[in-house]
Amino acid sequence: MQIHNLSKTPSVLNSFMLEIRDTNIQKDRMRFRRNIERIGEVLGYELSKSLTFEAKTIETPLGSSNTTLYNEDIVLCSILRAGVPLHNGLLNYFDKAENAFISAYRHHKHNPESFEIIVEYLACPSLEGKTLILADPMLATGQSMVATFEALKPFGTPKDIHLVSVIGAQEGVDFVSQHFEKNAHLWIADIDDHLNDKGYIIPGLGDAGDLAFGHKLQQ
Ligand SMILES: O=P(O)(O)OC[C@H]1O[C@H](OP(=O)(O)OP(=O)(O)O)[C@H](O)[C@@H]1O
Ligand SMILES: O=c1cc[nH]c(=O)[nH]1
Ligand SMILES: [Mg+2]
Repeated sequence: MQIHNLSKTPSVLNSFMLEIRDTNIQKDRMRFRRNIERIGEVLGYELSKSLTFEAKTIETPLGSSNTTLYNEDIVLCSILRAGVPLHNGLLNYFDKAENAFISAYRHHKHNPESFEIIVEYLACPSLEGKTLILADPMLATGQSMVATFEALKPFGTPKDIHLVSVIGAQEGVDFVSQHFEKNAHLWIADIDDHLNDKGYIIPGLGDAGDLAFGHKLQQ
């Protein structure tokens, strides 16, 4: 897997990252969602540079101009629920993308330290020969990304796969690297040190789904 860690190149992205991590700024839920969306826009822009392009001529009122446009059919798939603002950011730039949604959540069966990933809702177009962008802001153990990808397999074989995430733990990055093909890409805004015993990224930002949409009761 090709890993593109955008924190290696300082940019305006650092400001958005600071705000989503900051305990005080996080209290503004709307700002949190919008920052995740802005990060999705930046990650989408970076990802777009790796797509294949073809020549295109446009007629302006005064002449013709040549450019190149990407020629891939994109399916944008996000993992509910924290994936929603990241999805919106990506969709702001890939405006013709088809869309897929899948639910994956951590089910704490026996105690807070152990969980399994439950995939329930899935709405997806054909993926055959298309470019799949799989988005989830938090890549902690990496189990949600892998479970999601497995659940998408009956929908066809994508030509290319791009994972998009905001914060990953090194452990989760290593886990997805083992499960995805070498030519798959991971676009990520930062990679943190480790996971705590509840599977949260340290330092991370806390619970992205709760910060975006409010606390949920455990099932
Ligand atoms: O890499 P993993 O260890 O699988 O963890 C990451 C998952 O955890 C979060 O979802 P969560 O279960 O909190 O659901 P939510 O979006 O409803 O909050 C996050 O959005 C990922 O989907
Ligand atoms: O740190 C983490 C890990 C999983 N999900 C989150 O929202 N945050
Ligand atoms: Mg959550």
